[in-house]
Amino acid sequence: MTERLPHEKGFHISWDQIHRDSRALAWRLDGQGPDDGAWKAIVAITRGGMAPAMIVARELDVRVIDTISVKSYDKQTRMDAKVLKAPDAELMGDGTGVLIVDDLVDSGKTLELVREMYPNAHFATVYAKPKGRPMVDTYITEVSQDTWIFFPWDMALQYVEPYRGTD
Ligand SMILES: O=P(O)(O)OC[C@H]1O[C@H](OP(=O)(O)OP(=O)(O)O)[C@H](O)[C@@H]1O
Ligand code: HPA
Ligand SMILES: [Mg+2]
Repeated sequence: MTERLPHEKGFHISWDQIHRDSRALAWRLDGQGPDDGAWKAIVAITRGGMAPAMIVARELDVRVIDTISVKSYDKQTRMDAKVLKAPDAELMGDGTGVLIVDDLVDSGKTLELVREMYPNAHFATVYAKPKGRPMVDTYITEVSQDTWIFFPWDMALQYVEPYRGTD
């Protein structure tokens, strides 16, 4: 459903916008890895991090990709964050050289959990809300805490009534 209470505002992101913003994130991360600027792998926090991670990986020419599956929300209700699937332990180590990508940071609980597991990884999100900002190393756009971000994979084009309505 598209209900957004208790969030005051909705920020609706198109595919074009997430593509542009994910590219901007990639460009900001370019050359920032510890090994001559290179990143050894990208880990997407599923599911929301997968689209941005793919775009970042393409821009930065990273071919080693893994996933960590964290479930934190049921619809718009926060639960305790839980790791459902971890990435390859040998690849990860303590996270050095690994870029961990998610679509957004909200309360920061998801990243806090993943940071505990990989303290030396670099954490990047496309969008950030103020509460979660300390958990993220690099992000592109900040929105207010009372904004709910609607991603294109959760939306569809649909008819809307004209502003003045019809009889
Ligand atoms: O900073 P937090 O308050 O922890 O919230 C941010 C996380 O919540 C959402 O994922 P969700 O758990 O809803 O799963 P999904 O990516 O599969 O939609 C979002 O994609 C982030 O991963
Ligand atoms: O604002 C949001 N939008 C989509 N998913 C989310 N998960 C936590 N916060 C959000
Ligand atoms: Mg997620």
